[in-house]
Amino acid sequence: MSLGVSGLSVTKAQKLILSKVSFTAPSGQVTGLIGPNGAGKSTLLAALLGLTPATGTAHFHGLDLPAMPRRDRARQVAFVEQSAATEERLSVLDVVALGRIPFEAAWQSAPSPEDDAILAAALGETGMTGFAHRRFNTLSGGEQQRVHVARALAQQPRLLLLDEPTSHLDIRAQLQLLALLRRKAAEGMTVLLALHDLNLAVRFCDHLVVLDAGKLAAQGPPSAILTPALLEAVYGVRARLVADAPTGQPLIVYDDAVERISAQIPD
Ligand SMILES: Nc1ncnc2c1ncn2[C@@H]1O[C@H](COP(=O)(O)OP(=O)(O)OP(=O)(O)O)[C@@H](O)[C@H]1O
Repeated sequence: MSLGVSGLSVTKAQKLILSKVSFTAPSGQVTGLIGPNGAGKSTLLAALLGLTPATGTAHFHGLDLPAMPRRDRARQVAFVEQSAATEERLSVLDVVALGRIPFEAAWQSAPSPEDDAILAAALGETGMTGFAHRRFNTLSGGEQQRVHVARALAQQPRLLLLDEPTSHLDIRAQLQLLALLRRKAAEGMTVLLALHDLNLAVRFCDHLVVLDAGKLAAQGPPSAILTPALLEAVYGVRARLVADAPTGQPLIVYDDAVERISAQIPD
């Protein structure tokens, strides 16, 4: 069962931010949501979660996601926000334990042994075990980002949405996170993440959804859709998708001369 989005539109301050966007994020795959700054990626993720008013539909496993009661939706979908405010005095373990709240019984005051095992696994998968008892607000930006991923994993979602989860991560941590998302997808989780780095997108995503100025520009397997014409039309850069000679790995090569890019910078 995939995530199916149909005719999704969002208007803010009388401006059409998303215009009839329709796409599919296949089940058990990693789908990358790409597009330039302001294309509408964060707005789209918020609309899927009912966090911003929208028209159109978003169905997952037959569930009308935006319309679901919040607690019910949180048992299906976890969201890693671009920058999430978190209570300053919480420990890392407390923050990750927030992921179990949708599953707690009303009378439950502490995590169950099963919850403890889930929290330990989420910390382990994100490399944050050694930070469990640190105060969250003493962590670096990249460490905080990994804790937010751990909280989302503790939710054991069937659908995982992430908004630029690699933005604060060093290159090794970026590769580790994307490898982790691939493992989760292989286990059956449907993953949709907004990304800027096209090289990470082509290497780790099975499927891409390209937004441009609030509209769907393309969707499909990276190698099929990331043509020079699309990259020029959407990003205004000259770029090609090539296969790295020794490994065959897909790579985006940017051909623009520095002079041409400089000439495009607005005054
Ligand atoms: N409250 C608002 N009023 C008017 N315009 C808004 C409002 N909120 C967002 N926008 C505009 O909607 C557009 C889409 O924003 P959004 O944050 O979804 O883009 P994005 O693709 O996630 O961008 P980025 O890659 O820079 O994070 C932007 O042009 C933004 O300025």
